[in-house]
Amino acid sequence: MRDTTRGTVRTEPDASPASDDPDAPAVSCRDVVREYTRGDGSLLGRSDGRSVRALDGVSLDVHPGEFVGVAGTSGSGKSTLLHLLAALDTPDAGTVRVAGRDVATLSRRERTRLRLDRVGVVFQRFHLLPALSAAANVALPLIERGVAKRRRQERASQLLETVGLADRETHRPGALSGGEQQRVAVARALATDPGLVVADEPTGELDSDTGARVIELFADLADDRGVVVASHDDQVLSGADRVVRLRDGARVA
Ligand SMILES: Nc1ncnc2c1ncn2[C@@H]1O[C@H](COP(=O)(O)OP(=O)(O)OP(=O)(O)O)[C@@H](O)[C@H]1O
Repeated sequence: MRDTTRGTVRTEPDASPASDDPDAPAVSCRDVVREYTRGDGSLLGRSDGRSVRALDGVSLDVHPGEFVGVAGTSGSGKSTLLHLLAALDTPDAGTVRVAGRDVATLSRRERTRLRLDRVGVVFQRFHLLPALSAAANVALPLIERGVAKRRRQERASQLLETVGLADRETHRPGALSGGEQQRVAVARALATDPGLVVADEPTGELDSDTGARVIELFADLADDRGVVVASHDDQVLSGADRVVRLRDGARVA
């Protein structure tokens, strides 16, 4: 399964060039702070009695080839950190650089583009579109990127084969098991060949054998890209090259 997903979908000038340094991290965050207003989820940007400091000065680099686990009890800040690493959100203080670019300096549109080009995201509940086949779900990010239909189909087939679902291309998510749906979600996250894959509790809905296979898949993906997986599950974390531990929004390991 190694080395089958890199390389071939760039079809237009890249709006978000990576750092020239081959040793540059896929993602880097420094002294990152993120606060929420309790109840409405909006950004507060100051610390008073009603705010929650979900992250409090977290630093982390993830290099291509690394599989990093993020551990911590419920509410410790794992999802908040992953949203920042995936450029889905911006910090209130500190910096997050994805492929060398400081996400806070980008417009919303540039940030979306950076994410599309550089980051694959996998969620606990798969987030597949129920009316579309597995192959069409995998190809979705390529539509946003303007890739031609035939090329999208080839890429989706190649990726479904990579995740062991070559015979499920035409199935809709409802006709797939949880583990198969999660592998479709992984294939979709790889569609644009991102240098970083971020997954939040990707095995949370799966039985332990299926979860173990999905984690092996993430370990394979980390051959040549950065992979960050948040989980409560020790079995998941034992598959990682190293584990970052959060407690009350701070990094304790
Ligand atoms: N949208 C929001 N609005 C207000 N508070 C939030 C919001 N999202 C997260 N929080 C708070 O920020 C803190 C960190 O939450 P986060 O979801 O990052 O933790 P987590 O470690 O991922 O938890 P879990 O393992 O339960 O998913 C918690 O105290 C949580 O209540």
